[in-house]
Amino acid sequence: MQRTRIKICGLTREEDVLAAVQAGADAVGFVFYDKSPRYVTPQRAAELSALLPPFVTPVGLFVNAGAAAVAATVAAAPLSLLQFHGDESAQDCAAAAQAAGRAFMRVFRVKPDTSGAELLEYERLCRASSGLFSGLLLDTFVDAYGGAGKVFDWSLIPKDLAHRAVLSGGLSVQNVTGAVASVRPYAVDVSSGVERAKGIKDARLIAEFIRGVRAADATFEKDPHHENPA
Ligand SMILES: O=C(O)c1ccccc1N[C@@H]1O[C@H](COP(=O)(O)O)[C@@H](O)[C@H]1O
Repeated sequence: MQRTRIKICGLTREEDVLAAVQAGADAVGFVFYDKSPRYVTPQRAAELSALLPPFVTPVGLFVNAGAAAVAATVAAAPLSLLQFHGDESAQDCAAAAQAAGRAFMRVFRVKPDTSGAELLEYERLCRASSGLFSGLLLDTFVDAYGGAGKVFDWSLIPKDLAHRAVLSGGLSVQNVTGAVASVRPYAVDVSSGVERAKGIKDARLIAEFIRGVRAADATFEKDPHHENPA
């Protein structure tokens, strides 16, 4: 059975953390990029992380932060996983993850002309660069670094990559069931699609989003002959 993992990103308020946990999120994301409307300080992330029960993963999102800043953030906030969402090189990611002593995801921002071969090669290089690499996150290429609510063409993702990738970029209550059904990613990550204003999540949208993922997961259970991506 496929159980697509779900990360709700860009949390800034206690009630949003509790809503994500209550709805069944597997991970929550804290944005340490100070140009984002979802930015939180490490101290604020520590306060919010303290609300998490066991087995809900706090993830720290960084954009071109540098190893020292990442390590200082991890020292102040109990993050289990890092998300590098900028232009960090493979070496930058490896060094920051090493300094922080945490595993990391690295973004690939997909353009209309991105090829499947490019995605597979990028992932291969990430894996080769560090034993702390835990997976590729696919987002849409936009002028800003992320959290933009823009979808990319999911058909660009090779089938043999999808089952271990995190799908993001413009996911919402409206499209997430179709996205999971067609891509069958390891996990999905959403920020703006479950917001009522930037940085302010909506508990109803979070719950509907998670139900939408589970609706797609349930169709896999009923379809044992469908190719198993795992
Ligand atoms: O959420 C942000 O503000 C953000 C800022 C800088 C880089 C990434 C950011 N969020 C990540 O962007 C993707 C897509 O978000 P959306 O669902 O399209 O709004 C997601 O992985 C967020 O974690």
